[in-house]
Amino acid sequence: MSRPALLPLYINGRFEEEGARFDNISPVDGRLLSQAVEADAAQVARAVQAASDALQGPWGRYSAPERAALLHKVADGIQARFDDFVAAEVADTGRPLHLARTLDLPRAIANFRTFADLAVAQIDDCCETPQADGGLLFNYTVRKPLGVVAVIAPWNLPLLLLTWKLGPALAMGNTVVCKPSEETPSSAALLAEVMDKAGIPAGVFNLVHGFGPGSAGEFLTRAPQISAVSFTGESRTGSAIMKAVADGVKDISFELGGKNAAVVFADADFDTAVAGVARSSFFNTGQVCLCTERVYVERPIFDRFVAALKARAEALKPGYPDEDGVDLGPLVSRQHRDKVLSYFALAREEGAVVVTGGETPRFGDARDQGAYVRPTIWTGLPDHARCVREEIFGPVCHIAPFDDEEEVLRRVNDSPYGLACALWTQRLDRAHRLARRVQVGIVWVNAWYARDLRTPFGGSKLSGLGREGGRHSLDFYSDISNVCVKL
Ligand SMILES: NC(=O)c1ccc[n+]([C@@H]2O[C@H](COP(=O)([O-])OP(=O)(O)OC[C@H]3O[C@@H](n4cnc5c(N)ncnc54)[C@H](O)[C@@H]3O)[C@@H](O)[C@H]2O)c1
Ligand SMILES: O=C/C=C/C=C(\O)C(=O)O
Repeated sequence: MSRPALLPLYINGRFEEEGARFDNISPVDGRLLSQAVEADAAQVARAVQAASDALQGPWGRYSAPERAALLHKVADGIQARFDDFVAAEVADTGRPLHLARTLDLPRAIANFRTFADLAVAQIDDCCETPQADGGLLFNYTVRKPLGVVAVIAPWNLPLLLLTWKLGPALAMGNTVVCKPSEETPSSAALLAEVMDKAGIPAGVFNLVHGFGPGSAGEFLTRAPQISAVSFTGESRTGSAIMKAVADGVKDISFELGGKNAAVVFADADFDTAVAGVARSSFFNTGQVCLCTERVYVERPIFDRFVAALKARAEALKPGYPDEDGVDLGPLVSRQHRDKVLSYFALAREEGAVVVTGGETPRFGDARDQGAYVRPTIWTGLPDHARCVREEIFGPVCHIAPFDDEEEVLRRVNDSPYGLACALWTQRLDRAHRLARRVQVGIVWVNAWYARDLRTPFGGSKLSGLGREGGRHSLDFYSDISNVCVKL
């Protein structure tokens, strides 16, 4: 049997294959796709040291336009290997080909280009301060790189979320050590090849594969030379990372979990709202932090809405990534599927009415060795049910009726999370009024997951710390000083 392809580390401008290996398994049919090198503590330490040294090398003397030109070259390199990256992302996640082609890849390219250009266009503050003695103070802002940034990404949008951090971190002159999720190492390995070919100076971009606790993730967050951690993943992981960096008082930017609500008023455009909630509940098989898992529908249209959403869910086609008309891929792993299935069982125990789904599809072929589940809709649970409060991160939502604005606002805000909310109503006065009172970082009105990379992105409460996007990213990835000159 031929040896599986090996995904190496990339440290100080060199690909490294030495070290323990872990399997990369297809969520479509359970077959072995490749193996990745698991970086040990020494390799992570060398990657961090290389990143630290690179700050003192040529990279430290690059201007913003010179860094931007290099990042555009990286974007060009991704574009040139578009199909390779699509194949890598689809292999690791099992998502439909069209999703990788229309979301993951265009966004990875945009993440580099957008922040390269924003960094060049960035201007900073200055002011004059008249003094009582007739003198004048001139204050101006100086923006320097933070230093070595640890970038830790999740498996649900592997390349999109890795490059969402890499783009601004590099554009602002930092050096990085990246650790993609152990579930989805392939596209990051390709990115290292593109970075290498684009001529990123040795040590500026480093890639280590591995797990979290007791592996590359933890070694990276505990490295003394890192200046900041930009992390996307589960809230409890964010808490663990906070503890790891607390003694060093490192900068952190966290995009964490969610239990997002959609609110559908009776005056909403019904078909648009049904389509929108179906998309926000089942997009990427429900594996997006922004996905809707709680739906509140104004009582007069509740029964009609439930029936319409049920029909939408049952019309979704699970299947192979390259199958015509496929809407749903598998969950990222059988382990994650078992977590989602445990909530399917819990919902029944908590007394849910299963409107549709709640089980795994039977294909009668290799896909039965994959991690598929059916899109699932529940009603009938109380707001305090675990299935209504805990993040499940699968193609599932619970629908409840409501009678008035104040009631639904209270229920939407009654959550330990605060990431996103979608409001469906044609009364824009009501939409603006509610948008200000919903305790989340991102509100969509008659839309969902429509993105402008210049806007602030992030969550409140357990959903995150800080905001990235536009100038928020430039600020996070900068060490900002004020200089005051007496004239
Ligand atoms: N808010 C957002 O923008 C956003 C986006 C995507 C995913 N998420 C959240 O991520 C979760 C799903 O992703 P996941 O399962 O990969 O999350 P996860 O927290 O299990 O892992 C995320 C990354 O952190 C690493 N990691 C785990 N423990 C670590 C530790 N102690 N120290 C350092 N690194 C560690 C993992 O190896 C992985 O690379 C969901 O909760 C989802 O809501 C949030
Ligand atoms: O799963 C979470 C998705 C996060 C998306 C982004 O950070 C983005 O679209 O920039």
